Parts: sequence; C-alpha cells; structure tokens
Amino acid sequence: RETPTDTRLANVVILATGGTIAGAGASAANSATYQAAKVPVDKLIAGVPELKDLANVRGEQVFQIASESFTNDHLLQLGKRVGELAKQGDVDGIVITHGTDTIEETAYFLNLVIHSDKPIVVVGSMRPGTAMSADGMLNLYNAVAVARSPEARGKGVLVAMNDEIHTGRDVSKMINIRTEAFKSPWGALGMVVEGKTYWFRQPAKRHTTASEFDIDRIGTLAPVEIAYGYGNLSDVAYRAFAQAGAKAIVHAGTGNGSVASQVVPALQELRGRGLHIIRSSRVTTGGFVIRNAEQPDDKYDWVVAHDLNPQKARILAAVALTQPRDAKDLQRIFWEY
Ligand SMILES: NC(=O)CC[C@H](N)C(=O)O
Repeated sequence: RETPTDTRLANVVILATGGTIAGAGASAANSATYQAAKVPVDKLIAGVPELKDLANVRGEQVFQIASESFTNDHLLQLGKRVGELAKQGDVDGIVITHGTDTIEETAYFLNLVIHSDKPIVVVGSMRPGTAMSADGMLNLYNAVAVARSPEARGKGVLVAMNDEIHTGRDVSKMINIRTEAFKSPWGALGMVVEGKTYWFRQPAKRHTTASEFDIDRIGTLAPVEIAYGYGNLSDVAYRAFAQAGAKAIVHAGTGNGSVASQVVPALQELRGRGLHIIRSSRVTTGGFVIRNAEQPDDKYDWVVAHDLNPQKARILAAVALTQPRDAKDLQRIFWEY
C-alpha cells in the first residue's frame, strides 16, 4: 500500500548496494555466518516502520553485492547516481546502505567527488537482520535521522554506525565481528540518539562543494595498487603492478611508512618510469607519515599519504590521477584532502 507523501517531512532516498545490512543467516544465532547482500531495499525499509516518522523515504537498489567486491566501476556508477539525486530539488538527503568492509573507501570517494552540501550518509551493519541483537535497523534509522537533518548539511559525506556520526574521510573499520567496529583517528563528529543528531566537530579537510574533483567530469579512475610492507620484503609485487599498468603504487609501509632497503632501488626505478610512489603506513589506529622522515621523499620524488590509510590513499590517488600530475601537485592534494 502506498503511504501518502508527508510534505512537512524531508525527502530521503536510500540507495542500497548490499552488505551485511542486507544479509540473512540460517538462524538467529548466526551473527557471523550468513550471506551478505540478500534482502532487497524495499524490505529493509519495511523492516523499520519508524523511518516514516523521520522522513519521506524511498529506496533504489543500485547493486546487491558484498562490499569487498566493489570495483572502480561500481564507485563511478554509484557516484553518478548520488550526484544526479543530489541535484534534484525533491531530494533533501541521501542514505547509502553498504557492506562495512569497504564503506570507508566509498564514503571517502563520494566525499571527494560529489558537489553538493546535502547530507549524504553511508551506513552498514555488523550483524545480519536475522541475527539476535541485529544492529542494522537502528543504524538505518540513525542514518535517515542524519540525512534529514539540516545540521548535517555541508559536513561532507558521513558514515553513521553504532550511534556515532563519522566523516567519511577519517572513518575506518578497525575491528571485525563487533558492532563497535568503526573509529576515526581524530574522533567522531557527533552522535545520533532517538532520531536526533548531536554535533561536536567539523571536518577540517576539503570535501564535496570545496573539492576540485567532480563526478560529472570523471570517466574512469586511475589504476592505483597497494603493496604491503613486511619483513623479508621483495620488489616482486611492485614490479608486477607496474607491469600491469598502475599509475601509482601505495606502499602500505611498516611504521612511519618505512621502505626496506632492498626495495628502495626498484621504487626509484619505477618513479623514473613515471609511476607515483606513495608512502603510507600499515599501522591500524592512525598512521602519520611525514615527508623526508625515514626516506628522502624530496630526493626520490615520492609522495607521502600522511594520515590516510593505504586504502584511502588509493582512493585519493585514483581520483587525483584522472589527469597527469607531478609529485609536487599530488603531494599538495594529499595535504589538502
Ligand atoms: N559487515 C559487513 O557488512 C561485511 C559483509 C561483507 N563482507 C561486506 O562488506 O559487504
């Protein structure tokens, strides 16, 4: 049955892409063993009747996948749909349901390329809806509460998880299994309680309307790969990525983004052939890579990812290198976004 549109309420569109929030398990005891991306968006919305007290909500099924299977093409397709909806006068806010594994990559991508100050909120869950103490219903309710909130405007793309509101730029999945899985190294922006938002911080980096990147001007993302640092490192992965056509390699380095001495010559050689080398850190609760510490970045013409983790550094480089740039300009972008 169609519910009549309440004209006093904000209009929020829910774009569904899959993940555990759309997951289903065999029994209520299955909190970890289940299939992601099963439940269609209309059923997710029907499962939370209280949404209609917050906003006029309608759903669109964009994909039905687990988020580890997101490709650059999925990012572009989703981004273009978000961009279109954000331009519509009858849309006040957008919620994207998403698997949690790569939610931080999609949220950061949208934060970089969507030119709108309307609230855009990405949400997932850690337990499928069929499980005891499932977290998806409340997370979805909270996401819609943020998306309809005038106070969420202009804060960039947000992630609502576990009652917290995070900037898509900072947030990262730090723990699996637990519902308290998402943290931002510089703290959450706010909280949602009983459908009301409470704010404490503003994002400091360039995003959305202040971004030089625009989804309407991006046809394909640049191929950027990540190579992991560890003891006994070899240059095999770096050379293979270069051979396959990578425009940049993000080094998920040990500690300060350090590079094993036996690999430095290969990375110098690849930079000489035009590939960008981006040093990031594999530490999990807030890397902080500084230029010319550990490695002479000025001399080698390398870039540092600073506080961006390797997967976020890949997103930024894939967007930035949609046009050719020297390392100095790419480094500027890493400081500013
Ligand atoms: N909690 C989750 O959403 C993880 C499920 C799945 N791996 C995904 O990211 O889509």
